[in-house]
Amino acid sequence: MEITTTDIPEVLLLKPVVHRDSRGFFLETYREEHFRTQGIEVHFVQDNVSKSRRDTVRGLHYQIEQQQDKLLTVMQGAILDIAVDLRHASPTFGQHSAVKLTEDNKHQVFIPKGFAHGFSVLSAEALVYYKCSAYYYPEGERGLYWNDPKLDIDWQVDEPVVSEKDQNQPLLHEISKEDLFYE
Ligand SMILES: Cc1cn([C@H]2C[C@H](O)[C@@H](COP(=O)(O)OP(=O)(O)O[C@H]3O[C@@H](C)C(=O)[C@@H](O)[C@H]3O)O2)c(=O)[nH]c1=O
Repeated sequence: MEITTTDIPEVLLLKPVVHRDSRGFFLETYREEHFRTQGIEVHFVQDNVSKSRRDTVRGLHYQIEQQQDKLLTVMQGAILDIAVDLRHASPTFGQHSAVKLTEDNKHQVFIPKGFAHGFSVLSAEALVYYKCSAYYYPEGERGLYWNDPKLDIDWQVDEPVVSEKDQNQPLLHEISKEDLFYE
């Protein structure tokens, strides 16, 4: 397992060892000690799967109160994964990481608490599997408008497919102080 940083030092890119043989391949999608050796204490409690068609943009989402670390794996297709830093005192506040995760490269991304997360779909369909360190908590669910020009994110999609909820999320400067992260 190779672990490197992205444009945001706390958002990690993971490259699992892929064991290939005549049957196909095998890889470990999660191994706790890999995080512990990075000094990260994480305990995942919920796993999610979503399937989306080309040009879908999901996000940007985060939870307050029950904050979530996330570990993403793409099982089929290809996505561009985005994490926006919402930690008020961070030198990279408002900046984002952008990582391509595909069924071919088998890379994963770890997004810690303090980030809004989203992804766009670059293939005909994408099946995304991710682990979360806190349960889904709708009352604490918050969003950031995916296409806020201030974020300057190139989602690499032509005709974005976006949920009604995500079309109505606030711009970064509209987010109240209570809905940002402080540590
Ligand atoms: C996220 C979530 C949704 N749901 C329900 C609520 C709703 O009826 C339906 C679809 O929810 P959404 O439209 O919010 O799904 P989606 O847009 O895929 O939401 C996800 O987006 C990505 C980018 C993330 O980072 C995730 O944490 C999550 O927020 O599923 C759950 O039951 N549990 C969950 O954990």
